[in-house]
Amino acid sequence: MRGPADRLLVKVAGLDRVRVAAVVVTALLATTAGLLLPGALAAAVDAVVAGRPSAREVSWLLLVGGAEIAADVVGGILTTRLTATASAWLRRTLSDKLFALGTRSRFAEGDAISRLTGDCTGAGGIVPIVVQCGSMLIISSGAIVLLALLDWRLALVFMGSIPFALLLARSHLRRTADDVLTYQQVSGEIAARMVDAVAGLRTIAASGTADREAERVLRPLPKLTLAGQGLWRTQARMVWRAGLLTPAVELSVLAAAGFGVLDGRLSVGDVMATLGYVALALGLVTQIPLLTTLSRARGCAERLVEVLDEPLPVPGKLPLLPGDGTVELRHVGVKGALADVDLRIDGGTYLAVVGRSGSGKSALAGVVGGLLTPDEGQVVLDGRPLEHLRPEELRAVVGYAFERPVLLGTTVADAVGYGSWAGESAIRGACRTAQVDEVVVRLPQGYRTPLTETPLSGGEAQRLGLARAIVHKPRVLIFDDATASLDTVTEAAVERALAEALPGRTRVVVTHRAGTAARADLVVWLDDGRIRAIAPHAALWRKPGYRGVFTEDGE
Ligand SMILES: Nc1ncnc2c1ncn2[C@@H]1O[C@H](COP(=O)(O)OP(=O)(O)OP(=O)(O)O)[C@@H](O)[C@H]1O
Repeated sequence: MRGPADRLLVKVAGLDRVRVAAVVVTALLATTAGLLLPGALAAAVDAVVAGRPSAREVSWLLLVGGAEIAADVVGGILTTRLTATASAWLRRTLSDKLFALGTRSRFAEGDAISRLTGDCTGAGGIVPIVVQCGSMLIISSGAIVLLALLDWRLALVFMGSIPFALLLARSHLRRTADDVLTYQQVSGEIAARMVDAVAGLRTIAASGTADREAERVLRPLPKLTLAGQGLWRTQARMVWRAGLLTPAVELSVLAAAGFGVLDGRLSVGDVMATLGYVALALGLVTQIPLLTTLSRARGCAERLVEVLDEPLPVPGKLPLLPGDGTVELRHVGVKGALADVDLRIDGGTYLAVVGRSGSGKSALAGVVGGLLTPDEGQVVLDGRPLEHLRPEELRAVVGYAFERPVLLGTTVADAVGYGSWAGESAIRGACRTAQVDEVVVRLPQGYRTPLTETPLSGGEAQRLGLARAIVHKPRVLIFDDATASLDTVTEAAVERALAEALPGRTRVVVTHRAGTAARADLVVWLDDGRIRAIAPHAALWRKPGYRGVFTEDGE
């Protein structure tokens, strides 16, 4: 065993030992029948040539042939099931890891999708590939032994080809390994670009840049072509070299068999058997492309290991302490976004976060609820550092809503209750608070309307996102520009309903609107990742720089 990719493949192979054993048994059966077939054929031919055809030889031939076919069919069904089970397990493991990495993931969406699809299937097929390689080895060596039993001279002549076959296999494998990996990597890159393009379809249509976009998506294509051509060239080289070697070996062994017939050591049937054994033994050469499949499975496993080996922070183990949702940020820093942020948000405070675009508001919203782990400093919720808290408890007491919420689930009710196990009445209550119940009940199937059949405006989607954030009645609510698409009247109505439905909750609201900041108890004014001031809006409004955040007044 050489590395983590091999260890993963071994683990995959051990997932369903019973079925793996069944695959090995059927492969052995097929292999044995395959090895017996030339002998059975020879016996039948000899009996016919001798003019004494008997039912025994014919029945034996039929039995061996039938057993090989049956073992192949059963083996085919078993290996398909095995590959499907292994691929499903890999997909589940990989998606669990990608979800656990969450916002820390360095894998672009399309790249992650290509690993979840192609690479999981590639690595999931490892058992059939190894079994096939094993069968090929057994058949080849078995055929050489049977040749030797017929006449040791035949085996000796055949073995003269083995060094050439090994050289062929080595050079094939060496040449394909790099190309296979490059091919998989570039496919992932193209998939990533394609996913971006699909996400930006409206922008592309509006800018009339379809051609340029197609060019951008396909830019890595030459690399893919090179890798693909490399694989084909190696394959072609293998085919013509094998094409030279195979008949040369067949002719040499047949010539040796011919001398055997002349000397009276071999019968006509033996010559037929020789032909059969040579064909089986030459599997060593003709099945060399199997090594490409094996190398591809290893390449796939390597790409999966890249994701699975990504370090995850150790999850906290402590329970949440009772509290009112007080959050403290102590010397918090996020590289490139926030520097030395010291802030105490008392439980029940409505805090607005304002600042120019890029000043670090979303980063601050991210660290307050543990969505973003700071590079420096600490965030403490009700006396307990976030990193010590059990993740599920943290998620249960913090509710996030975003400017562009992605609604997940099948129906509207699923989307609102997502991750909270909320019942129907809680979902409806949250939607009323978020001022979206009227919109939902007008849909063809109300809360059961599939999301795919629910065309939503930006403001409606935002209100469903707000409902999702509050449905589990969290201690701390974090709205990152989550009402930006609402008109100011609806926004104020949401705020009033929220204060009534969830009184005393800590609220951290990122906003670009002076009116929203004015309704907050306190405003944090961010400038270039640092806190410039903390005070009520009315007090800050006297400063021209603060007014400049909302208006065109300069400092
Ligand atoms: N997770 C992160 N890690 C490191 N840097 C980040 C992270 N998130 C954002 N940044 C960077 O921090 C800076 C502030 O980004 P942020 O999204 O917090 O700004 P913002 O004030 O919310 O802007 P806007 O009002 O335009 O939404 C940006 O330069 C951004 O690239």
